[in-house]
Amino acid sequence: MNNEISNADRAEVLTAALPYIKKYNGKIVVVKYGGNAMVNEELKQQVMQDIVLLWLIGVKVVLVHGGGPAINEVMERVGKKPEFVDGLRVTDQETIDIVQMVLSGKVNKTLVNLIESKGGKAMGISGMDGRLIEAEQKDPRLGFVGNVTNIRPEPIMDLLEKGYIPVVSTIGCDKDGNAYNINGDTAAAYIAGAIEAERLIMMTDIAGILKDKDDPESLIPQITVSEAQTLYRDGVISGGMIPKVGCCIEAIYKGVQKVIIMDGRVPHSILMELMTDEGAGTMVLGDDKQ
Ligand SMILES: Nc1ncnc2c1ncn2[C@@H]1O[C@H](COP(=O)(O)OP(=O)(O)O)[C@@H](O)[C@H]1O
Ligand SMILES: CC(=O)N[C@@H](CCC(=O)OP(=O)(O)O)C(=O)O
Repeated sequence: MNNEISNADRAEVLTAALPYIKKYNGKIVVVKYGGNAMVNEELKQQVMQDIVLLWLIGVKVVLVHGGGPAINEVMERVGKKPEFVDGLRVTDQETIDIVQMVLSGKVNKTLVNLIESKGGKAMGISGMDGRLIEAEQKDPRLGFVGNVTNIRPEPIMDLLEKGYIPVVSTIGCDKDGNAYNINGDTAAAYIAGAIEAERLIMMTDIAGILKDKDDPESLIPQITVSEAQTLYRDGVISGGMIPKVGCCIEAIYKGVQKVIIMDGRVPHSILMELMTDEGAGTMVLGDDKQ
């Protein structure tokens, strides 16, 4: 910590956080942590530390994680070329095995362990555990990529009630027990909706929704669903931001109060969003919440 900060300053900062601590105490906040925001080890540690801090002040944090780059790495190691259609990974039988091993095995357990090592209490589950994420095949051409058909909130609610931070890898299953690869943003939006989260925070590798995606200074701090739809029609929102904003809108339709897209590579962005008036990133909110 900066030595120039006096103890009085520290006390001031803590006092200033009090209204926000009151606001979020006991509330559910779902954090979607994407693989691109995870690549820097030091930042990953900081994100987990922020999550533990929120948990310690009584926020019910649910961590839904991706891990696209880690899946790519293992696929390439075994000589498979990752292939995507509209941002979704073409997932054959061998690939779904890799996706499960990487997301539910490696990434999930690494995050659980990091949270535990920072003093939090975490339990890792996949969408198959307790049939949390029920799914069906999306399109035969994509193989084992799933559409979410239902979320069973009980596994998450039970863990929250027991004081755990649920850490969720986004594998779904159908009624025959087949595993499906679910896009992380989609799963987070459905889960946040089903457990009536106060906030869904999408951590990605860009500041938020930009008026000009090549100009980091053009961040839009707040946007309604219909304004976002207009930006999409005008071509301002493109590429990977299209499904991401689609997921934000889906979450709001499902009852989440506010959704934030933010840069997971900025130190303490979650705390800046939840514990200050200025917030961080872009807040997407329903047309009635302007
Ligand atoms: N208006 C916009 N504002 C911000 N990003 C945009 C916009 N339009 C397109 N993009 C692109 O969307 C990308 C974010 O989507 P993506 O890379 O799929 O995120 P993630 O991997 O975290 O799911 C940005 O890196 C950017 O290139
Ligand atoms: C169907 C599909 O594409 N699933 C994603 C699941 C992981 C994910 O969403 O990871 P990020 O959040 O890091 O992008 C994939 O296989 O990459």
